[in-house]
Amino acid sequence: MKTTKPIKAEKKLQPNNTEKKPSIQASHEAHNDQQNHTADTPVADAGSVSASGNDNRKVSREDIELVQNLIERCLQLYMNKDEVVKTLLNRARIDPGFTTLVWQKLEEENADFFRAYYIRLKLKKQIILFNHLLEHQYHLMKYPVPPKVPLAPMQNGISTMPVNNLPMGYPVLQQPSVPAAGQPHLDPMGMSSCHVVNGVPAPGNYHPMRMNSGNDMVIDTSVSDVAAAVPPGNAMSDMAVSPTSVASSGHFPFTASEISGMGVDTSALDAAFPSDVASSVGLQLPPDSGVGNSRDSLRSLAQIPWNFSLSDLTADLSNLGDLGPLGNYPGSAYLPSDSDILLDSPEQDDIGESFYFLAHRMSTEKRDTTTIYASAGLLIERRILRPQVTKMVKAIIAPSMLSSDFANLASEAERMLNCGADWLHMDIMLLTGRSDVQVKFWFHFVPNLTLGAPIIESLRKHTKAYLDCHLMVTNPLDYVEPLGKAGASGFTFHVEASRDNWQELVQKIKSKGMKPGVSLKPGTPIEEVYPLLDGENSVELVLVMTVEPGFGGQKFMPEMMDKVRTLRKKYPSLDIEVDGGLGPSTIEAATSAGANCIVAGSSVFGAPDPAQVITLLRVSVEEAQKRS
Ligand SMILES: O=C(CO)[C@H](O)[C@H](O)COP(=O)(O)O
Repeated sequence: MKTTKPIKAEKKLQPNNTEKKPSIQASHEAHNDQQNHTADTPVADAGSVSASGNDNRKVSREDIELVQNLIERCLQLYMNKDEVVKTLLNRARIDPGFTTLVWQKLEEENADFFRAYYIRLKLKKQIILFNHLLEHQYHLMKYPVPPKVPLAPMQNGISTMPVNNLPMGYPVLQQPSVPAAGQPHLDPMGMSSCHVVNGVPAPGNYHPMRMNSGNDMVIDTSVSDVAAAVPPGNAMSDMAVSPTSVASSGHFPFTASEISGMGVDTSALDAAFPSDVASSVGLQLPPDSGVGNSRDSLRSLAQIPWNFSLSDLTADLSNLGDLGPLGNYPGSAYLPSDSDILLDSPEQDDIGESFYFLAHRMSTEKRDTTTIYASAGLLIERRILRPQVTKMVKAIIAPSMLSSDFANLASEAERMLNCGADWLHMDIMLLTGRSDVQVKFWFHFVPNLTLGAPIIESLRKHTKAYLDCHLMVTNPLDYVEPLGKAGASGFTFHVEASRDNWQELVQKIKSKGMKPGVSLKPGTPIEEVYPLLDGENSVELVLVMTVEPGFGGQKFMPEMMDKVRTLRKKYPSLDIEVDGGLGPSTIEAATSAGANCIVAGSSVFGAPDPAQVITLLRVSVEEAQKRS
């Protein structure tokens, strides 16, 4: 944002002034001053006012409070002092010297908090390093000779060439392909294993695991996809929480006791990881957590309360009598708006923008600081969380094989994958026999018959693709075992057909290594699926039918979008699939309501260029996500 002319905020209050609530008075003055500007005095734009006042203004308690609050926000992101100083300079134009002094004062007043905080920072760094080493080691073992081949184009985790062709240093797959149940991952190098790590099969007994450092998605961009790379359903993925949620829950994803319980030998890390976090900020760590003694430091971490939160940071600097050098800080807390020493930190744009916004509002508006802080804080959290949400719910385009040439299923599947399909949607419509009644009844969930486990099994021999099976049967439980064996990847049953046994069903589906999903017919209210999403044994996908199930080529029902909207609002990271009548003319309605998995049959198979339609559907999901 550009400043036209700095507004003169005459702040008479000195930090040593003992008057109560001086910041509000200063704020009023600044506000009134703004109002007095006339047309011949260009008013600075919304984002630049606070930062531009470097006209011999002395620091006020309000400034201190502002910087303290900004530092607290940074602490929630597990930034170290240098990062905090840079962020505040870069985005709120706070003088580094001033930030440093506030930090020091906070540290003095909150020694216990900072002691625990620095240890967490150190642990964070160790975890990041550990993950890097592990990943490197894995690649060394998996790809001993780096072949000179170009990088394969990625299609949401599905590589179009064998994984052993990937050169060294190939990034971990962004979205892991879920292993098909009972489907051994045959490796062209001769290794066979069902164990899949980061979307690729792990050889032999080697089981790399990932630790989550809690904030790698935001701060350390080099490992920004760590959370996304953890396979769905993996216990680790549950720990891939946002930095803000880490902070607000007050629980670091990996506690010391959890780490020591893993039998991790940290001695190797000691050499590689200097204890620079604490030393860079001048902290005297207790002897058992000093340099070169990570094992001990991890042990000692067990004694540290891990549930500390920012509420432990109790010092209210603006009410402290003795501010020391902070109180006599010469000049303004802010740098001039045209200062050219601003650092570039593009990866933190979102955070920074919010800080800037926060800084501006807190020092210019005539509002209670806490309220402003709280609302601006929300803004920060939303900005940080949003990319994470879009990361979790990727666009998934699943051509419905119901519209394919069944006589050439394997080649049709291949054709769709080559056109950019992420999943293959398999509509399973069967008669279900009931033998628990005297006369054997045959039940029909939909008035059509399609394919069953034997065909899935045959197709599995030709493709590694994710087979998204939609069970339109009256007794889905009967099909878990056979479909699991056949190599289905996802198992989506109908809520109407499983009211009595969905818990058993979900458990069984998971035990067979498939992703459980629930579908509902147009006439079924969305509330019916909530219990399946809220409990412990929850489904991982909801398929909202946008036609009456049974046949392809029907007309899309836009009124179903209310269901999608409601679901998306309630479950931001849920895979929400829509099926029926989706194509270029209807996709917008579905994606703007929040659908991210798109099943499309006739619009894709009937198109002269299916790849173009698939791309169009994908772009629509992505654009809608950007807009939301
Ligand atoms: O589940 C289905 C029918 O029950 C189909 O997957 C669905 O109708 C897709 O076909 P189209 O895109 O042609 O409507």
